[in-house]
This record gives sequence, C-alpha cells and structure tokens, in this order.
Amino acid sequence: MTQQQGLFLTLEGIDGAGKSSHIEALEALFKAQGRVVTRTREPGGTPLAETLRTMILTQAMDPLTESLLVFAARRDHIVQVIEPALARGEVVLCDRFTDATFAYQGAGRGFDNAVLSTLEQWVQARDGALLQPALTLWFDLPPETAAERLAGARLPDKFESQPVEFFRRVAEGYAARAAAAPRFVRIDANRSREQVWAQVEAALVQRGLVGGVKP
Ligand SMILES: Nc1ncnc2c1ncn2[C@@H]1O[C@H](COP(=O)(O)OP(=O)(O)O)[C@@H](O)[C@H]1O
Ligand SMILES: Cc1cn([C@H]2C[C@H](O)[C@@H](COP(=O)(O)OP(=O)(O)O)O2)c(=O)[nH]c1=O
Repeated sequence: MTQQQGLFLTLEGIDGAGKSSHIEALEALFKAQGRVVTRTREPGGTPLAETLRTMILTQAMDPLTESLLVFAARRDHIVQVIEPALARGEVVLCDRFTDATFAYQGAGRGFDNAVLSTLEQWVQARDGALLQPALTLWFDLPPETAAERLAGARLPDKFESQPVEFFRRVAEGYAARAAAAPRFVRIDANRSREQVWAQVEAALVQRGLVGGVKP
C-alpha cells in the first residue's frame, strides 16, 4: 500500500473563538477516513515546549523575549513531533502555529514583523522552503463576543486577561494574514456550535481533504 501524504492543518483565532471546541471532532473526522492523527498545540506539544508554554503564559516579559521563547518551543515541536508525523504520512492537527505569533506578538504587542519573519525562516526552514500548514482554519469572532464566552468559562491566563483592544489588534493581525495566504479558510465563529462545525466540515470536503461522510 502506498503511504498517504502528511497533512499539516492548523486552527487559529483569538482566545475564546471556539477552536478547542472543534478539534476533537476534527480528529474523529480524519480517523473515520482511516487517517492516523497527531493532535497537538502551540506553544507546547513536547515536554520542553510545554515547560516554555508555562513560562510564556504565566510570566511577564518583553515582546522579543516572548517571541524567542515561542519560536524556541516551536523549533522543538517541529523537530520532535510535527516533521516526524508528517514523514509518517499522518494528519497533524495543531491548535495554533506561527500565525498566532504574527497576530499576538506582532499585531497584539506591536512587535516588529520583520524580526518575526527572520525567526520564522530560521525555525521553519525545510529543504530550501518553509514548513507551513496546508490549511489554516481561522475562527473569526468579534472580540467582545469572545470575551463574553470566556467570562466565567475558565480562569484567564496572561493573554486572556488582556483588554478587548488587544484582541481587536490580534483579530486584525489574523485578518491581514488571511488576506495574504490562500491556505486560510475563514470560519464565521459567531454562529451556533453546529453551524460552526458545518463550515469546518464543508471546508475540508471542498478541498478534497475528507469525503462527505459524517464522523
Ligand atoms: N458556537 C459557540 N457558541 C457559544 N459558545 C461557544 C461556541 N463555541 C464554543 N463556545 C464556548 O466558548 C468558550 C470558548 O471556546 P473554546 O473552544 O475554548 O475557544 P478557544 O479554544 O478558541 O479559546 C467555551 O466556554 C465554549 O464552550
Ligand atoms: C502559538 C502562540 C500562542 N500565543 C498565545 C495565544 C493564547 O492566548 C495562548 C495559548 O493558546 P491556547 O492554547 O489557545 O490557549 P488556551 O489553552 O487557553 O485555549 O498563547 C502567542 O501569544 N503566540 C504564539 O505564537
């Protein structure tokens, strides 16, 4: 049997947009197609990267330090988890990747995009090209609605306790990234869970990544 090609798929959006609510169903959908799935997240996905995640999410730091730690975590994650899974022909479902760095550290914190691009080149270099997701599901939700959904849902971390203006900038950062790269699919997250899932499923079917079967 010929080995299937690896598929790198990421989920993006501001905190509270609804990514985590759909990642399990996405995994089930691909498994129902006979695919092996590696479900992972950033920052994180390896013991070292999870240690860095705790630092990033709990300690105050300047934006360059934050960016360096995020990319250090990403490098370990790529080398230890993402690249090997793709080489085995698996589906890698990753909750956030580099678009989050451009949105949060770049647009949100106002850090220099050129420095982020340089770090991206260093960390994601792959056979003369850049490792990038094949598809990015961007859960787009007004920051006020995301804040309402998060209120009382969980204890806010360092980013989640930022004011709504911060998330407005992050959302603009995502919109700019989405406008520049055809791998983005905008999901209107301001809908019921069922309607959001229907958009996710339709996007995958439309691109021939899954058949029309229900998980
Ligand atoms: N379509 C939806 N409508 C209303 N609430 C939702 C919807 N999707 C998710 N939620 C709720 O909103 C909160 C944030 O969702 P979550 O999936 O954790 O977001 P994220 O992973 O993007 O931060 C959770 O309490 C979740 O139950
Ligand atoms: C990947 C990444 C995440 N982040 C932030 C966004 C989120 O607020 C936080 C963790 O993401 P996430 O796992 O979505 O948080 P939660 O488990 O609370 O749903 O890290 C960055 O600032 N830069 C990055 O490059």
